[in-house]
Amino acid sequence: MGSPAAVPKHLNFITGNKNKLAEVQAILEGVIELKNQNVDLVEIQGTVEEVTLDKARRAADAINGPVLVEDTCLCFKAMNDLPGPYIKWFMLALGPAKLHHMLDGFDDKSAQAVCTFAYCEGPGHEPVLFQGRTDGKLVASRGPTVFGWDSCFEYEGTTYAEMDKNEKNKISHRGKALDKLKAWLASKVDA
Ligand SMILES: O=c1nc[nH]c2c1ncn2[C@H]1C[C@H](O)[C@@H](COP(=O)(O)OP(=O)(O)OP(=O)(O)O)O1
Ligand SMILES: [Mg+2]
Repeated sequence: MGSPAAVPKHLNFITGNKNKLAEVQAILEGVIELKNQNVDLVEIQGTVEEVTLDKARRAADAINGPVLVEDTCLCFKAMNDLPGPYIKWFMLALGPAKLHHMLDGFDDKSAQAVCTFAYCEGPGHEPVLFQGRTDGKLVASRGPTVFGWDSCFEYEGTTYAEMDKNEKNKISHRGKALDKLKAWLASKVDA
């Protein structure tokens, strides 16, 4: 995906979400240095890929340099993958206590968490995408309500919020996406 990019010395992760940042820091510990800037980015409507590519281009333009961005989706099978990239607004409106009511009228509670990272070398460069997906179920909130919909997403009987961080990072949408980013970085170093 995208044009070849040079191997970065560090990654400048542009996000306003402290919980995302903490997970990415933990997962990339010892792999590559992570810096962070909080830039309030406009998020367009579209597919996950369109939203993330646009986010990366805007971030690269905003800081006039290389950036890493990420967009997270929660997709409900019964809703043909909506809310997807719009989950943030449903979370803000309903909160973890009421989110599961979105599927009250449906038997199928299947949900998929999708994480899409984009690395962009700078303004005018085509971003490279790294995506991870984890299948689960939308459930009534269980566990600490610290991070978004963690307490409403059940993976193999346990909600993300009930897992310890290492356990979540091993099987999560974000962990899987960053496995691909790590493989890409390793291939750059070898080349
Ligand atoms: O692992 C996660 N576990 C539970 N909830 C999560 C997770 N990852 C993102 N979330 C929430 C945050 C936001 O309500 C929405 C994604 O929206 P999204 O635009 O990607 O995140 P954001 O606006 O908070 O941060 P950013 O500045 O990186 O865009 O899902
Ligand atoms: Mg956002």
